[in-house]
Amino acid sequence: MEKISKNILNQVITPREPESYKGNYGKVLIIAGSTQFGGAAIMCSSAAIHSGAGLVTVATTPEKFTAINVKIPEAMTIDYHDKKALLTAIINNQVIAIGPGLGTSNIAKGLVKAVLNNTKTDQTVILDASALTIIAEEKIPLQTTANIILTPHQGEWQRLSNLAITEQIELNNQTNLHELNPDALLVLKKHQSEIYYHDQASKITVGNPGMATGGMGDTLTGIIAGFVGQFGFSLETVQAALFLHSEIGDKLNEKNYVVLPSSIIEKIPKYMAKFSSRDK
Ligand SMILES: NC(=O)C1=CN([C@@H]2O[C@H](COP(=O)(O)OP(=O)(O)OC[C@H]3O[C@@H](n4cnc5c(N)ncnc54)[C@H](OP(=O)(O)O)[C@@H]3O)[C@@H](O)[C@H]2O)[C@@H](O)CC1
Ligand SMILES: Nc1ncnc2c1ncn2[C@@H]1O[C@H](COP(=O)(O)OP(=O)(O)O)[C@@H](O)[C@H]1O
Ligand SMILES: [Mg+2]
Repeated sequence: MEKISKNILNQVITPREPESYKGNYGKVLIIAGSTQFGGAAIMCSSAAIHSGAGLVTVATTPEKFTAINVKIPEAMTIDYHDKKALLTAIINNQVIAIGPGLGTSNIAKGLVKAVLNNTKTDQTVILDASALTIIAEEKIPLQTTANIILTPHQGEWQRLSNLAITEQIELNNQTNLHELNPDALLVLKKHQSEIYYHDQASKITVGNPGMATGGMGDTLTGIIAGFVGQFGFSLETVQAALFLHSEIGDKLNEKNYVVLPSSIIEKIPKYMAKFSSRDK
């Protein structure tokens, strides 16, 4: 399997054009959070904003609005119980990430269906965490014509693919992904996470067990959303997002026994500046 090299960061992260504005860097909708899991919505949206997404809206439960507004004033909020506002947001955003901290309530199930039924070819849908559990449990087909990115950990991939963790080898992962949707991109999260897209398989060799902290995947989802919003959907864009997350994780782990998702988020803009410079 191909190893993703650090070069991917220089390749994907380009300097910004002076004549540009927030609308050029992606409108991202993050449908996340619930009574139990407010932090997931915060980490995911904060990661998207720190990764450079131009405009981020969080669709969540109103009880979390204040926490989000205080922690990330750059993010806008909408109530995901408000069907009309939600549909408008689904239609108006180029990138939609759904799942972190969403839980598996009937409301959450309706949200997943709303996204899959109302997105189109020029959009990207990132399905993570609870959204993946819902799709597996409810056997919801991945029928949208939008670009699809699935970001399961091994337990979520087991639910989706019916592959036990020991059976999650390249050929099986490839076959099962194509059965779910032949054009979907899979980020299989583990030590040395893997990416599958069409007939290509690649993996990172950065990342460390200090990163085994709740919220680390929610953070990755936000980085992927921010990158796709700015740099467009492609295998390389997702490879760069995955690499950056673990590259920062490794740097922090040199001096920190555990690596907090929030510490990674804080470092993203500095690292992006480093890799975007023209004289790399
Ligand atoms: N602060 C917040 O708001 C946070 C909110 N969060 C939100 O919580 C929701 C539930 O998500 P979740 O991932 O925590 O639980 P779930 O979907 O039940 O999966 C776990 C099952 O899979 C298995 N498993 C096997 N391999 C595995 C692997 N490599 N990595 C992980 N698990 C692995 C595992 O096996 P076990 O540990 O039992 O051996 C267990 O059976 C979701 O919405 C998420 O966004 C979290 O992000 C935390 C911070
Ligand atoms: N031992 C490890 N080595 C490298 N990366 C790890 C390790 N443990 C966890 N990670 C990374 O942390 C993230 C965990 O994702 P996930 O389980 O979805 O977290 P959460 O749902 O709590 O946000 C993934 O990106 C995974 O690759
Ligand atoms: Mg997760």
